[in-house]
Amino acid sequence: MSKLRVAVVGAKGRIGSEAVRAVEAADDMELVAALGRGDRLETLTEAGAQVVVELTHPDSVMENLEFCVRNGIHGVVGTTGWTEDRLAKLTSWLEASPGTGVLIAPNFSIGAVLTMAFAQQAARFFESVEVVELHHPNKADAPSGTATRTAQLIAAARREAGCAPQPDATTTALEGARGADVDGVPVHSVRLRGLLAHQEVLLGDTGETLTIRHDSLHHSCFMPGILLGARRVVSTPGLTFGLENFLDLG
Ligand SMILES: NC(=O)C1=CN([C@@H]2O[C@H](COP(=O)(O)OP(=O)(O)OC[C@H]3O[C@@H](n4cnc5c(N)ncnc54)[C@H](O)[C@@H]3O)[C@@H](O)[C@H]2O)C=CC1
Ligand SMILES: O=C(O)C1=N[C@H](C(=O)O)C[C@H](O)C1
Repeated sequence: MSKLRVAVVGAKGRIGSEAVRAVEAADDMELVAALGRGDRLETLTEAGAQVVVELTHPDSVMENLEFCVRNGIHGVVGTTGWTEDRLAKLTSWLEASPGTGVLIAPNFSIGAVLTMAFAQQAARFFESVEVVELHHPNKADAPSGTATRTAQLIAAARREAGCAPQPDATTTALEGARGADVDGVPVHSVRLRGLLAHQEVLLGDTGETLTIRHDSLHHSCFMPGILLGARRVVSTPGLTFGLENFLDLG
């Protein structure tokens, strides 16, 4: 069977360099290109890439994806910074390129995907819920894509269950003290040397609290998700948001 022709864009970065190694080590894949900042996107078509793994920067991802989708190259995207406007633009490009698929995964690690699923499940049973994400200080965006997605899923579950707004008697606060408001869920961002990517979902009700915590300790934790995404996206046209769509979580 022929190997899947995969390229990595952002190949010299923290996660990109790990992805290059993972693709090279996969028996069913061939690394056909590894692009860094300033490299020509045409290299991707010239190399015959079927899938591009996009791990760059929120300022770069749209241009890279527009090129890929226009050329019928599937995308596996870990880069963060997704807004409704950006998603709408990507969807319109995909509509003009039938058969092309893009997976956007706010987090490729199975533990983080499960954290989101558990938080979504627990959200309606507790009066209060807040998210704390902790990352290395080189991270460009805050809150993290994972925390934003987690808060959105929590908010959707609470809306569906008819939960009341969270109690919060704060009337005086230093700006930022209560975190960012993502769909009514406070999200707090810590940037600390020594950390990689970590998240806690804190849930509380009368007389009890529940903490769901996940720690990414090495970039290798994202690799099985990236490889799975590359294998699945080639037969999944259109936009898929979240690796959970490619996992049988039950
Ligand atoms: N979804 C997930 O599971 C994960 C997502 N990420 C996200 O991936 C992105 C990259 O993260 P890191 O590797 O930590 O950042 P990084 O700064 O270490 O690496 C990014 C690399 O992309 C390059 N780059 C920027 N623009 C480019 C362009 N137009 N073409 C080619 N290369 C370009 C940079 O020069 C750099 O080498 C971030 O948005 C981060 O949040 C990171 C880890 C896991
Ligand atoms: O920048 C990172 O490092 C990470 N980014 C992603 C995010 O914003 O959620 C995934 C993971 O947290 C690592």
